[in-house]
Amino acid sequence: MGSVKVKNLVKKYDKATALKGVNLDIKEGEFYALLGPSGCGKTTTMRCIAGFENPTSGEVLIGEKVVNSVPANRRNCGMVFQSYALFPHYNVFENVAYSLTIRDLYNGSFGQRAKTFARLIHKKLGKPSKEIQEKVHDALKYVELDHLADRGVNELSGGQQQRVALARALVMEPSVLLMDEPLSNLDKKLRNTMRTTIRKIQQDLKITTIFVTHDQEEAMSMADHVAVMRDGEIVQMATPTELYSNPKDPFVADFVGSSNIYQGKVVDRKENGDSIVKVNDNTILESTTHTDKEDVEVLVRPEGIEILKNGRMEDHNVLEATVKISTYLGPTIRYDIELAGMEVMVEEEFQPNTTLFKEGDVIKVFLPAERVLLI
Ligand SMILES: Nc1ncnc2c1ncn2[C@@H]1O[C@H](COP(=O)(O)OP(=O)(O)OP(=O)(O)O)[C@@H](O)[C@H]1O
Repeated sequence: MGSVKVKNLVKKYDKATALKGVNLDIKEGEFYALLGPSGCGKTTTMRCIAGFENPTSGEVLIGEKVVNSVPANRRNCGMVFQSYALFPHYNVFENVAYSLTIRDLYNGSFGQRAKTFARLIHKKLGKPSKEIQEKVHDALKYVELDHLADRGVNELSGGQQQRVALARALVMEPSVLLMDEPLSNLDKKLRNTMRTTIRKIQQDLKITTIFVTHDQEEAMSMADHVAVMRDGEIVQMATPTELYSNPKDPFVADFVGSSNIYQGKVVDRKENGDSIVKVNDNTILESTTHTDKEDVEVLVRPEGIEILKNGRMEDHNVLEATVKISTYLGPTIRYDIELAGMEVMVEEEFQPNTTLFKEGDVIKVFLPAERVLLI
């Protein structure tokens, strides 16, 4: 019912091609994030699915049905935007009841003159049916705002307003929930709380959800699958863990977390297929990546590098380095080090007994072969 497929979606504007053949296959109940830098086509993809935008070519299917010619109000998609887009003159209850009331009044047919229509809605909102009351209160309970049902929306915090927007989408029992940067206007702490709220509601209701964001942490912490977009195309689509541990190219690697990336050349292969790679023309490393390529990008995540302490030895990939900057980040400590002429980031967990290094200290670092990825 709520599956979403997008087939070879192309959207051309006069001066820009926003989408160059996007494909998505989202099963019912899945939570997908569209992640990518500004202008890569996330919102356009979402708007084509919602029906606010007509694709130049390609198909959108909701629940296995092609909906290209179905108007937005009949696609049964709930939308939540970055700007909450609430009605300032209505209270919380009325905002959430609004769309239900319209549906109840006209059952989707907008034949009335606008003025009469607005008056009718207003009248009906003041006297909601029992069914509407129940539905609105249920939706408000989901977002933990039922106690503020009578409050004006301008008297709410940003996080509460976004919860109203979410309740307003949920109350229509959409088969697909589309969220476009819904947390961008909130401060960091509130964003974290809202991430949990949205994820929990999504799992409770098992509603197919597409979530647009340019924040990798948000995408990775919330979604079952993440589609990374660049320049109107999907570069890689995978689970968050797969994306992080096996990025397809340096763009994805860099976008989904901090990374050390260098040019390398595979100079030998071991019997088991592991690679011996020369990095930056002078450093030899072992990698468990099996590849046919000779020219590669060598990726090592900052937390994949270990600083050897207390006489610990390893038999491969041990290099000497000099600490340039050390930065205390709370749960972790980050070192910017110089290693054989390369600038390298290392991040290690901070514990009360952690040995701290300072600028100028010479350290030995270990890059486990399985953490040296060749892409
Ligand atoms: N109505 C429009 N007319 C012309 N060009 C447009 C229009 N809407 C989007 N574009 C262009 O299409 C491309 C994709 O835009 P889109 O809004 O989908 O990107 P986005 O990834 O959502 O970006 P952001 O994160 O900044 O919102 C951009 O180059 C943009 O300038």
